Amino acid sequence: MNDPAARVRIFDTSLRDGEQSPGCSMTAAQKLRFAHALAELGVDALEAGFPASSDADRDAVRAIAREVRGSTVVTLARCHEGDIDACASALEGAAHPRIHVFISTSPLHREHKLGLSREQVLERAIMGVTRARRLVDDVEFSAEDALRTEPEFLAEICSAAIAAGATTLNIPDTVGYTTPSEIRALFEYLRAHVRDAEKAVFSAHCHNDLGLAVANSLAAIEGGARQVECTINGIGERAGNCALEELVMALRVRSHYYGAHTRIDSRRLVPTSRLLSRITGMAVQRNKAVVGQNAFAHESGIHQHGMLKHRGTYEIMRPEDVGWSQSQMVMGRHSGRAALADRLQALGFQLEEASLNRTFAAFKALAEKKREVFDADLEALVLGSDAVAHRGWRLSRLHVSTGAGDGDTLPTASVQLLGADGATVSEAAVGDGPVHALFAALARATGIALDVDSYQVSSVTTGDDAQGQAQVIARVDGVEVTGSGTSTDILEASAHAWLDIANRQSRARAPAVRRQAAIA
Ligand SMILES: CC(=O)SCCNC(=O)CCNC(=O)[C@H](O)C(C)(C)COP(=O)(O)OP(=O)(O)OC[C@H]1O[C@@H](n2cnc3c(N)ncnc32)[C@H](O)[C@@H]1OP(=O)(O)O
Ligand SMILES: CC(C)C(=O)C(=O)O
Ligand SMILES: [Mg+2]
Repeated sequence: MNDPAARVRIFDTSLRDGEQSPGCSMTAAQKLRFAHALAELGVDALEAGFPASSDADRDAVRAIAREVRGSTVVTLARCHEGDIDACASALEGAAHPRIHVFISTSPLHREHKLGLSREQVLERAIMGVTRARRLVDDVEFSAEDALRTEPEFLAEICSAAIAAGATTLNIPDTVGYTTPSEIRALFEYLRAHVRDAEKAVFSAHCHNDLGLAVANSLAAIEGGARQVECTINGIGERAGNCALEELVMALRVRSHYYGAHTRIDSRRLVPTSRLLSRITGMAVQRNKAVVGQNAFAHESGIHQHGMLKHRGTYEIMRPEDVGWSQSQMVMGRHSGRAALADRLQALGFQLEEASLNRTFAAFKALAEKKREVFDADLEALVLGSDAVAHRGWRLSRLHVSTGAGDGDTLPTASVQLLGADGATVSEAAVGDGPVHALFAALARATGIALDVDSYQVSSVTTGDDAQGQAQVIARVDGVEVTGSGTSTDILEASAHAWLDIANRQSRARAPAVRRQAAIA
């Protein structure tokens, strides 16, 4: 690239383009919370909404403009007086306000959507930028559907926008139609043909209809873009926008190639992605780059063996650098001896070769039946079935009742547990929800308080009689421990998962006994 020390500005539009897509709408309070998270992440600009679209969006933008500091707050407007004035009013109180005006420029949109000629579109664009510039100093102009626009008209309208006061020129691939070499060439063309091009920052806004949004945004940077518009988890219209986490990490991992950097605090990527999933209820696919659950997980033996020798063999970035605590070695039917020996050692079992081989054969047989083999399963394999039968507390009875709102039943759980010594203990507790009440009742019954980091339930099979698998991750003496439980009743599965960890915590208090059992 020509500019070796290029800084690329990150413009997040999760709260506008992301939020306007199906399944992603947020309340004003949720938008405010997420805007704070984006500012902490270090985005240069955050597009907070489209104030003219609804009172709720206007109020959300207002709150963000007043409270959030550290990022430019942007709002979107059509080339329409009312929209632009609504932006300026909603942005009052912002430390760095920007109005973003847009109009479609492609022949298809001009003719069929707007019913306007080229000249009329140009006039409206000039009107919009001029009006916005009277209200704020920082104005962005977008040529919607730019990638299907005649390049010379695009250069003409961008030149006019700069003359009218635009400080950023955004070139959106609105329908995710372009390819990397095409968009790179377009940015090079515009930088050469737009009048006073050096007075504005060129920006890319790529959609993912062909799965190319990140690749196209990177190519736009190669062509001279110095702002990229993107969203957390790639949410956005249809197949989404360029995923912020992927773009940022591509620039960082391949910094020598791109010679560009951002000011994003990459360690905040996973927490920000999780916050967005929690707010919108839209889960991230397991194999999603950077923030997906599998992004740093290794199950196959050959990869695990390589990872144990040198993590660079199968990881191009460090999980800690993007906000994961560590890489994950998942024990399953593709795992090999090296990973098994390593995991057992971490659990406190040092096995001789013959014993390891026997355990490995048993592990493979078990892995054929189970999707994932957890620490408790490995312990059971090593300690033998007697130890398994008496491995601590077992659930003998469970009752949970729940309700919501005034006059309804408080979420309440009662449990009866059978201890390793044959004694039973019964306890009950209320909680914020049924699972919270259940975990509180289990804590009372066992006298063990678990510091639960995460809890999830997934379906092992399909259909309404499917088995649910609950997974609880808790911190025990600073170490992450995973417990799992399976049942057709997800609350029962959750109780088993909680007890799985509690029992291991109890057993860990007697390490000498455990090692003896392993050797026998
Ligand atoms: C590519 C993008 O992401 S663009 C942003 C898309 N986001 C949204 O649309 C979310 C917010 N939108 C809304 O809430 C509504 O569409 C509103 C409030 C903005 C407008 O609602 P309505 O007045 O009922 O118009 P409607 O949505 O049916 O049609 C859009 C109108 O805007 C016009 N328009 C579209 N883009 C522009 C533009 N950039 N500049 C000027 N006018 C435009 C259309 O020609 C149409 O005009 P018409 O009503 O005179 O036919
Ligand atoms: C409003 C513009 C920037 C947009 O979202 C698009 O064209 O995709
Ligand atoms: Mg868009």
